[in-house]
Amino acid sequence: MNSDLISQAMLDGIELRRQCSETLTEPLLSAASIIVKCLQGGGKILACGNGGSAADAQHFAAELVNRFEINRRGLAAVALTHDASVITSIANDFSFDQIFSRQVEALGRPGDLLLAISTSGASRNVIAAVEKAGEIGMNTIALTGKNGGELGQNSNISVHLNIDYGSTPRIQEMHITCLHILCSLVDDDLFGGAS
Ligand SMILES: O=C(CO)[C@@H](O)[C@H](O)[C@H](O)[C@H](O)COP(=O)(O)O
Ligand SMILES: [Zn+2]
Repeated sequence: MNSDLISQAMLDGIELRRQCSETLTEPLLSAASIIVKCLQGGGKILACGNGGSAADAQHFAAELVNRFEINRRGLAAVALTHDASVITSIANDFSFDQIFSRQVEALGRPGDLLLAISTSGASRNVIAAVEKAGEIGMNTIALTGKNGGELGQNSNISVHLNIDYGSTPRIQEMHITCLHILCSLVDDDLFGGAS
């Protein structure tokens, strides 16, 4: 077993966190502000992504619907990643590229917010969801990595949180850190206490 892999993952993570602490403050504040506005206006958050990012979408929705660090009323959020019947029927009858966009079409309303997560910024189903959200009049927050990919260029994106780094797992670790920070900021703004 190569123990260098352990120290490398830890140290790379520390260095990436240090870089992000310098670059992500403004986009994190903007993203939190859009989330708060959406929720205060009676809107909801729809979250999507593939693989580890699907887990991140669900993790974030659970923290809003149930709780993060304080007990408060539930906040409206739905992950588009967990209904096997919905996802398999859309993929089977239409295409895998439409598994999120079809759900955005069905559930999204003007004033709602899409959280689109892709480490490569290249996932067609996530890009299609952002396009559909734009058609409906929803804002989108994008979490990407690497150079942001095609997703990062999409004109429907209101706030872009990019982790400018090559390794997918390290990007995902920063994404979940960003999502936890967003939960803190939202709870603090809406309920006056992040801890
Ligand atoms: O968790 C990991 C790798 O750390 C994988 O499951 C990863 O999420 C999957 O390969 C995804 O399909 C990648 O999609 P994306 O982040 O490029 O949109
Ligand atoms: Zn992963």
